[in-house]
Amino acid sequence: MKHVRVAVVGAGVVGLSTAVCIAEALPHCSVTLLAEKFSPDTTSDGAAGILWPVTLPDIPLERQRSWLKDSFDHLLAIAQSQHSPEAGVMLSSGWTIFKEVPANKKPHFSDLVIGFRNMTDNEMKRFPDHKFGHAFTTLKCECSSYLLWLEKRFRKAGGQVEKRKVNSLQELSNSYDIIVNCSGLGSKTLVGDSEVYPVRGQVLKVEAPWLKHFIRDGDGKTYIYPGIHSVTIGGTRQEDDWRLEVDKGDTQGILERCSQLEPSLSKAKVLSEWVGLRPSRKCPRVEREVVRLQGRSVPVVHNYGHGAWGVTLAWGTAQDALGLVRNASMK
Ligand SMILES: Cc1cc2nc3c(=O)[nH]c(=O)nc-3n(C[C@H](O)[C@H](O)[C@H](O)COP(=O)(O)OP(=O)(O)OC[C@H]3O[C@@H](n4cnc5c(N)ncnc54)[C@H](O)[C@@H]3O)c2cc1C
Ligand SMILES: O=C([O-])CC(=O)C(=O)O
Repeated sequence: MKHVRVAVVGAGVVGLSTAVCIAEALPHCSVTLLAEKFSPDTTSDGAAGILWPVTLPDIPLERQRSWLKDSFDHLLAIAQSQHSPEAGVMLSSGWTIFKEVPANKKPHFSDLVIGFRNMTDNEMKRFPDHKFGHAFTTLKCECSSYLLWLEKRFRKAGGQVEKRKVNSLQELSNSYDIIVNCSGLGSKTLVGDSEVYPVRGQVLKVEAPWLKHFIRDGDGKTYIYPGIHSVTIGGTRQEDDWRLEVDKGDTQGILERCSQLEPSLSKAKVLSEWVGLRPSRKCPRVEREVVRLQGRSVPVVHNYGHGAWGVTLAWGTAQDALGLVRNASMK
């Protein structure tokens, strides 16, 4: 089989997952990961890191369920292995609570997470402003640990890493046969996708080792996710807001809303505050196109636009991207 040179652009959770999948599954490909920023400076580093069983608009249900299932199985295998502490992947149990009873009390993902059930009236008593809830077990990543672990796994599979900004895909066309675009929000300029936009999110890490269960309001604005070293509390969802500075008003709002759900948080020490820009799009773009670069037709596999769900979907969409690269590399 002919040797194929693959460039993966982007070293967030999506790029690293995709690079690992290709490097491990396609021995006839040499894979180079190119990125302007690596851990700890990517959006993925600051994510709360929960695998959230999201429902996406416009992606066929079967396809999004397979993204969720692949990601869940992958992270579960790590959580149940000796790699769990180094990779920073753990099981996480808790509750999603809703102010209004949802139309569908048994969502499509109820068989994908562990132990899904509706909350009992007794459990709901501590949340007097909420009418209904789900209880289940999912997975959570300490993202910086997980990214470093993925990078190590990628290098072990023979992958090369290069820190550089790619200003145009033209720059890569002489050195690579296939380009995989995992540049997140960078796709707005790198491939001129005007559908990509930032959704600003602010979170705090607090010291509250007595908290062991996650709590998330169904509106997505308030959440509490206990992790290995700290508890992540949030959040905000501010569309088209490019500010990367911490907003003290947001910090105050997060502390107030989270303490309403979990009063003991008023006793927790704030360890850090962080802002990230979710690489949002109506739905993630996972597809192949052929682009004319310096007179050559180069396959470009896109895998970006995961918005609030990059940790959740990265391994699943990486499997799809792997399939697209495999096909392109056989031609
Ligand atoms: C506050 C907050 C909380 C979150 N919590 C969760 C959560 O609990 N669960 C969940 O699933 N998701 C969560 N997310 C969403 C998650 O962070 C994103 O979906 C995810 O990080 C996207 O990953 P990515 O690899 O596509 O992008 P990024 O992590 O942004 O990585 C993009 C990479 O591309 C590189 N790049 C871009 N342009 C270029 C270029 N021109 N040349 C070279 N390199 C380039 C960058 O340098 C970087 O390496 C959260 C987000 C925020 C903001
Ligand atoms: O919504 C959540 O629970 C966490 C998350 O993914 C985000 O803030 O983007």
